[in-house]
Amino acid sequence: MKTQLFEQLDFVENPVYEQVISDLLGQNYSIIDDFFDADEIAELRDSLKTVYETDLFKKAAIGNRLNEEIDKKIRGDYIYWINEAEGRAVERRFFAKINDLVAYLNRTCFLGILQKEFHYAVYPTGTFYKRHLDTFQNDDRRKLSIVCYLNDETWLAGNGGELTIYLPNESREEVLDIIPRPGRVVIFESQVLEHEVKPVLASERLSITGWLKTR
Ligand SMILES: O=C(O)CCC(=O)C(=O)O
Ligand SMILES: [Fe+2]
Repeated sequence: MKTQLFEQLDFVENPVYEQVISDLLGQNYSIIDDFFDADEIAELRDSLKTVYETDLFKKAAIGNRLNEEIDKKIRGDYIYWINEAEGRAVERRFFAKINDLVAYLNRTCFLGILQKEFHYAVYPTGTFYKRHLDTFQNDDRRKLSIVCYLNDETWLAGNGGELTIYLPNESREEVLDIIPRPGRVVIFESQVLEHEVKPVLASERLSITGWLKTR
């Protein structure tokens, strides 16, 4: 009884998280600009590049592991899974922010998020990720998908690589193109919204992608 009372008392409403919640309830996705500030993005980008240069990234495979050729026709990005416990200071700060959001969602929406998984992703020029749902691995534990863009301020709309989200609509499907601007975070319902990464036309598209899972 006492603890419950204290929990109520130290609850501080967070307007950004409240916006995320109302967006997710109303439209199954939320776009938050400046979730990470310029310094955080620069540090995460440096960290990604350091790991990328040491060649630790792997060619991303699609869920049911067909052969490499077919994989390439579906997605062309390179990924590196980030281990929260072993991460560098910058990654620990990244997870601290994600964990704060998760705690808020669990507390206010009873989402029951118990696990998460995040990876860096690099999409070199010419690569893409065809339209898909994030539950391809017969994994219905993925509840929310989160993408954080690590491109720098010189990223141009003409570079392509938009995240395209398909919104089911009674009459016709709506298509939303989201430019991967630095600091921008997109959160969406993993089991509801199909999406794709449009071909990158110039430069390298950098991001962190992850999933909040129910168990
Ligand atoms: O990078 C993005 O914008 C989305 C990536 C994605 O759809 C995925 O990794 O499943
Ligand atoms: Fe996806």
